[in-house]
Amino acid sequence: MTQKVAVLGTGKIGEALLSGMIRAGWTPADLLVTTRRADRAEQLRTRYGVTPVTNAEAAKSADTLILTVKPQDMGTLLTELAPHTPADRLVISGAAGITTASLEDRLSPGTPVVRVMTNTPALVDEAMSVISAGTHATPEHVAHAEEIFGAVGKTLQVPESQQDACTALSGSGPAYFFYLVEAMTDAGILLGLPRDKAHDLIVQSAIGAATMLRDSGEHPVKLRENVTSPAGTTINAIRELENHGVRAALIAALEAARDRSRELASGSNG
Ligand SMILES: NC(=O)C1=CN([C@@H]2O[C@H](COP(=O)(O)OP(=O)(O)OC[C@H]3O[C@@H](n4cnc5c(N)ncnc54)[C@H](O)[C@@H]3O)[C@@H](O)[C@H]2O)C=CC1
Ligand SMILES: O=C(O)[C@@H]1CCC=N1
Repeated sequence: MTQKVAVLGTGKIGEALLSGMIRAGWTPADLLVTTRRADRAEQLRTRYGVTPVTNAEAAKSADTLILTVKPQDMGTLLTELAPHTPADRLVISGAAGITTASLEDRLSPGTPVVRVMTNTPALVDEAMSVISAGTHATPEHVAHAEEIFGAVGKTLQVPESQQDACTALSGSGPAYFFYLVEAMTDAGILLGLPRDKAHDLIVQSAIGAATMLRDSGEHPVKLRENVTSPAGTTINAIRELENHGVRAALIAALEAARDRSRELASGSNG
């Protein structure tokens, strides 16, 4: 029997996932989407050949429901969804902070729920998605979530107690790298380089460094030491990074992101 998958709240993450699933071979006719705006629904139909439906229709006709609304919109979505969702649907939440227990409380007793934190490199099939099973999710349900998110990159199963930490590391992680590139490009401007050249130099250096981190099998400390010549340029830069507490700032930043993920569990708006 054909498995229908619905993406509910198809914004940036929902669309990244949907497009990746189609690239990986899912049939658009088996994919349903829900949106708040009709023009957005038509855009998705035109772009991908998927079928826009209401949240209630998605619950009735899809086997798997992937919830990709903002955490703050989850309550409203569940109010629309829950009365129409039979307990045999697999519900996958992609929202930061929202626990499987809170979703199970709002759905029919026994509904299998899986929590996933992915990231925006899903757009280029390089996502990191961490997956945790709720109380009623079987290994088959988790495998199905892995298959879906595996379409856009790597997957890793973690205990749900680690989800908020993973959200801080890999969910938000791409933003930290974009921020570093932005700051280093500004440094290039200060050093007198044109912005486009500075950008290209830093982006290619980032790609090279990321590829070495993934493929060389070397520890990051060793890779950094290999760049750092005695009485050379790099150690002068490293001394300034240490003087400015960049390592401590990163630790504090990720701790703050983890704490915010915990807060979102209670529906906090700000
Ligand atoms: N943006 C990111 O880097 C990441 C986001 N996430 C999580 O993914 C989720 C979505 O984030 P984005 O895609 O960035 O947000 P987004 O705002 O681009 O997408 C959410 C979409 O849901 C729609 N929506 C809201 N309520 C709805 C309802 N009741 N019915 C139908 N559609 C509804 C909105 O109109 C919007 O288009 C969030 O929960 C976030 O925590 C997870 C990993 C990374
Ligand atoms: O900033 C956020 O809340 C979302 C979750 C992880 C990345 N973006």
